[in-house]
Amino acid sequence: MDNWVGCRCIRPSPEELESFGTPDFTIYNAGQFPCNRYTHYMTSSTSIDLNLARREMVILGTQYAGEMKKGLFSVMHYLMPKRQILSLHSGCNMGKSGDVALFFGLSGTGKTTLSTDHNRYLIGDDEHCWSDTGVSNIEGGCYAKCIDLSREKEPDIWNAIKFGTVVENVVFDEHTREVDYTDKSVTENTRAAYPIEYIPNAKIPCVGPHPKNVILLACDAFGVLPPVSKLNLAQTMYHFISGYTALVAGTEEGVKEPQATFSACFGAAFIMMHPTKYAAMLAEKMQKHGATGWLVNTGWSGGRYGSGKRIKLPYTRKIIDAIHSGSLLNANYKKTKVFGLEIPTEVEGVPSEILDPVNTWADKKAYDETLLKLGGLFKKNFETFTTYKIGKDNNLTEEILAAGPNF
Ligand SMILES: Nc1ncnc2c1ncn2[C@@H]1O[C@H](COP(=O)(O)OP(=O)(O)O)[C@@H](O)[C@H]1O
Ligand SMILES: C=C(OP(=O)(O)O)C(=O)O
Repeated sequence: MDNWVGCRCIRPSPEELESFGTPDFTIYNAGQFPCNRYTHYMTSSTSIDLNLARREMVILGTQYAGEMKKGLFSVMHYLMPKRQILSLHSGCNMGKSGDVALFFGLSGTGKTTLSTDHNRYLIGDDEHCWSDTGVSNIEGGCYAKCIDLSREKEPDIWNAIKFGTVVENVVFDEHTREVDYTDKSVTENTRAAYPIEYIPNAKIPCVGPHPKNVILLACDAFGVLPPVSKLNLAQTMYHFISGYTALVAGTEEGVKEPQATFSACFGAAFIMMHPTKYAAMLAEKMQKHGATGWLVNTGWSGGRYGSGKRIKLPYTRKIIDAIHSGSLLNANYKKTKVFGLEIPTEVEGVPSEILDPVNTWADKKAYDETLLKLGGLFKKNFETFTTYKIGKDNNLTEEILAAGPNF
């Protein structure tokens, strides 16, 4: 546990430790000890309890190390907006010319994978802040999924797994100590926690200028969202507030089949205020600094889960490259039905026919039905936000609502 925290947190220098003083926050991790689920409001034997006044967190009934960093992430979602700083559940990297990209997304959608890019500087894979001066990482390490990890597809993550990295839930040969990354017998959610400097092109300290691109990642198991769409500001807010993905078996216990899930601001579990507060801050910052929003589907193509296949990682990487380089901004676009998304007709290195999902489905009727089904789920999910007024009048709320599916 101690080593895990050492891998993940920003490590103070020996000089800083000399005058460290009193910690700002204390975590009591008693993960082996279950909480009493007969306590009022307790629905399971696991609890993460926060006391903001005492600056304490107590973890009971779970030995998943990620709870420590995600618990403090909730604290940041309370403290930062009070200082006009936006906390982000996103990965972040920077190109050689200083262009910063944010990668929002729920667990398993590709934040770690796509922010770890050999041609760019890694600022962080999961938790950031966006202030008046730019972006900064909250953490000092990464937490990569290592199920089916391969040296060829993800060389930087592969090479980061060395002495000092904590691998969790993996199965390895006791004699050779070689890990079998294909083994799911403990869980699919196998992990490697390593200090960020284990990635060769990490940007230390992990800070950067204002983002140029804001990429919203969704792993769509329905297979109807396009691999990439350019979003206007209202659409960015709509999809940010919706926080859609399809949970793939992995991080969350008991999830064996993918299912649609909506998590406001791509982090409902962490936000402490109304989602529109974070969305309005994001929109304001994007507008002020001229950032473009994108929706990238890292999920299924050619059919829904079961009949189609997950979009190939090299194609997603090509799409992301075209966003970073700016070439996608100048592509030709067409509008999709139902979601009204602007999709490019060509992306270098990606077969053009996959850019519009309808082309990849053999059964067009099934495609239309699935598209409407997902559109309906988005609409239903958004009902809870329609009554909330942002600003003095209702204009912004209406504009965001109009940016959702229309049928
Ligand atoms: N097209 C794709 N884009 C991104 N990730 C993909 C793709 N296809 C498969 N994957 C896999 O999905 C997982 C994404 O997980 P990860 O990057 O850790 O997500 P997050 O950091 O958002 O939790 C990785 O195991 C990655 O190899
Ligand atoms: C650490 C986590 O984040 P992610 O799965 O996005 O890496 C987590 O969800 O526990």
